[in-house]
Amino acid sequence: MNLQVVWFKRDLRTVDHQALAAASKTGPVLCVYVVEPGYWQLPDTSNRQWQFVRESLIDLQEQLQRLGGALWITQGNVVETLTRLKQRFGTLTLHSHEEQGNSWTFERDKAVKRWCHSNGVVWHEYAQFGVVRPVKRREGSFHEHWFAYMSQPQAELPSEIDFVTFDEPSINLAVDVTQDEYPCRKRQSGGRTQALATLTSFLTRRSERYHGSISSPLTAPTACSRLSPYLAYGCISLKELVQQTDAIQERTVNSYWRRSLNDFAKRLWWHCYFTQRFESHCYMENRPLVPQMAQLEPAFDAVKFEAWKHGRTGWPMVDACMRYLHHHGWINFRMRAMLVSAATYSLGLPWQPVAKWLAKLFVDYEPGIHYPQVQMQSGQASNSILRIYNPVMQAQRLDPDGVFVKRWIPELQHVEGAWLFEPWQMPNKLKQQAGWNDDFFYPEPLVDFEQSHRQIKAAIAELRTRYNLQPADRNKERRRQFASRKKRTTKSTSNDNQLSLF
Ligand SMILES: Cc1cc2nc3c(=O)[nH]c(=O)nc-3n(C[C@H](O)[C@H](O)[C@H](O)COP(=O)(O)OP(=O)(O)OC[C@H]3O[C@@H](n4cnc5c(N)ncnc54)[C@H](O)[C@@H]3O)c2cc1C
Repeated sequence: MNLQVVWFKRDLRTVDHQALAAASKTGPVLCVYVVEPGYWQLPDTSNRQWQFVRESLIDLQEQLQRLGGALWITQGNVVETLTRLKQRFGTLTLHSHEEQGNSWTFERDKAVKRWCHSNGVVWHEYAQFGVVRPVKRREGSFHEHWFAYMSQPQAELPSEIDFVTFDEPSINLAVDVTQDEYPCRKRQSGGRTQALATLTSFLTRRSERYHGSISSPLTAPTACSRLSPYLAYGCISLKELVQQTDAIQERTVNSYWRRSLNDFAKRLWWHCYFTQRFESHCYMENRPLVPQMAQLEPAFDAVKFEAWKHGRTGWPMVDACMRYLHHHGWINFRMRAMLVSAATYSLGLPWQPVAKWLAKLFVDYEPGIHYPQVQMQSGQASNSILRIYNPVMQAQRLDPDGVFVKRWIPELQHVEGAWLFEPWQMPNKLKQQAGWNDDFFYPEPLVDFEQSHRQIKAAIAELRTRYNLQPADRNKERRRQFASRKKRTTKSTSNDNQLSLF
């Protein structure tokens, strides 16, 4: 028997699952998930992510049971697991989706490839995003490839699948004894059932307000789709989402709502745009895309890092966002960017530990988006205009009445009016009235915002002049690429330099 092993990774669903569809059309199928302790101990992974995956696996078991199959969940090393399967079943073919993971999973995949090679096992890897590996294989631009991929039909399963079971017992996920150092009380629940409920509420109701409501931390939690963790662990496929969004957009008459759906669809394109960048430059996890930026790498300051990590920088908007993130495992794009800006430009911290810490707190941690974004928001990725966020102005614009800040910083509960934006300026009398004492108070900012920005801007300008690094407007390029989607069937004649970087 040639056993078709479907190795589930960040693709915890049965619908539009290319690997499962191809395997089940070929022969008897064994579905496997390997819980890898080495992965879950990395500085960019966390218990909150594991809990989400655990719930998604329970849901996947139910999906497979409905098809007459089962998911065998084991713990350990993937190569050792495959070795056991080969000893037990003889001939194997391995099927999985491609993964744009961190360096640990990249090395793990290389070990699996070596094992397959030396054991005569064929490993089929299927794309699950509009990303090409290696990029040399791609015909036409990234843009053309993306639209062609997203308009293909979804992977269909045959009506009957010959499922095989393995005699080793599966791990029981219903009982979980893991401890969380940083509990995430309002984490989104994992699993496809939840993914579909979130998708329905977004496309039928919440998406109307997407345009114009995704920047403020007050409105973003309901105006954003909140689909990111479901995409990160593949509870829903990106193709399903793109196709459903397109269908709803076509039926929507309300022009404001259509505009919102168009803004949302752009983000789905960005998902792959950034992931493709990471696929081609996976060293971005550790090294800057603009190599000269390494020369400006600041010394690590443990006191500032700890203050930023736990929401005690003295800038209310930054601290409120960090505390919110601890509690929810999610925050909106603008506030993620502000957190990176505060840590790297304002506090002068190196971007790598900042990236790892945020990755750990994000339930939706997706290396292909995360590292390119952190690099972009800290000036490492391109020579574009520096995006330095002023936390006082962000608070004035996005939380003018201090509702968000007061909710997340109890120390500011009794601070009123404009003092909420700069509480360190309050006279002592007002500090006492706010209930502050030696044990209960809100700290002053660790650095002078204006001064640290003057320094970092001057240092970057000097570096750019020294190496003749020309600014590039990536945003303009991204907008142009997406806006020309209607030309997707015609061959692009435009200058595609930006995307041919991949
Ligand atoms: C420093 C930083 C780190 C980030 N790290 C991650 C991460 O680890 N995982 C992650 O999924 N997103 C990350 N993002 C992108 C973005 O903030 C999140 O995708 C978004 O906030 C998730 O919420 P949502 O699903 O409700 O978003 P929506 O606005 O509803 O967007 C829908 C989907 O589009 C994609 N998307 C949205 N914005 C972007 C973007 N700017 N770039 C690329 N794709 C995008 C995501 O897949 C998202 O789920 C990061 C952004 C920054 C600034």
